[in-house]
Amino acid sequence: MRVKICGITSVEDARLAVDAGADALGMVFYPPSPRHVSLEQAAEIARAVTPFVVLTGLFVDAHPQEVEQVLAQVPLNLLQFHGNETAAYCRQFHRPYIKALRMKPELNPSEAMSAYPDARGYLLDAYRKGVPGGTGDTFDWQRVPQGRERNDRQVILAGGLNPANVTQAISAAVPDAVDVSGGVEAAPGRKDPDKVREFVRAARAAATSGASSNALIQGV
Ligand SMILES: O=C(O)c1ccccc1N[C@@H]1O[C@H](COP(=O)(O)O)[C@@H](O)[C@H]1O
Repeated sequence: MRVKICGITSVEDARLAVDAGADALGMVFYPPSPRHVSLEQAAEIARAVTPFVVLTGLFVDAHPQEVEQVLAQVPLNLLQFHGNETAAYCRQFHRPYIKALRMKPELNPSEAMSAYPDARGYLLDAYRKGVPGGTGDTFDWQRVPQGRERNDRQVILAGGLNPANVTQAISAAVPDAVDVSGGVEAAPGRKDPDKVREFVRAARAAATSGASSNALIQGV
C-alpha cells in the first residue's frame, strides 16, 4: 500500500509527511485551490525532500506551457492530471503521469481507464459539479473495479479519505495506493501532524490485515 499526501504547501509539511512514512507528496499547481503553490515554494519543497519520495505535480486543464514552465524549475517525478485532459495532452510531456477520474454516477471507471493506456495509474476521486477536486467528498467504494475489470491497473483511491475512514475504504476498494489532502489538514493548505501520522499508520495497518485475509481466501 502506497500513501500519497497531497496539497503540500511548505517544507515543514513535506518533512512531516515524509517522516510519517508517505511514499509520495503532491503539490497543487491550480491557482484557485487554497493549496496552490508558487514555483518558488515548489522548488524549495523539492530541494528539501529526499530523492526517494515521489514528488507529484497536480494540474487541472493547465495550458501546456504552464506545465512546461513548472517542469523546467521543479524536479517532479510524476504528473497528476485532475481535469478533462485527453490522453494526447497527458503524454505530450514525456513524463510519467497518473490520471484522475472523477466518479460521476454514469462513469464506467474501467472504460475511462482504457482511454489512458499509458497512464501509470488511475486516481479515483469523488465527483462534485463545478469543483475539480479536493472536495473532501467520498464516493461509493464498491464502484472501484476489481479483477478482470481492473486488469492489473494501478488504482489510487482518493476523495474524502481521513484517518477514521481509510481502513474501511481500503477494505472495500482494495486500492494499490491512497491519496489524501483535506482529511489530514488543520486548515486549508496546512497539515495536522497527528492526522498525517494516524492516516499513514492506519493505511499501512489496513493493507497488512487485508493482504492476509486475501491470502486466506485464495488459499495461498
Ligand atoms: O487539493 C486541491 O485543492 C485540489 C484542487 C483541484 C483538484 C484536485 C485537488 N486535490 C486532489 O483531490 C483529491 C481528493 O482530495 P481530498 O482528500 O478529498 O481533499 C486528492 O487527489 C487531492 O490531491
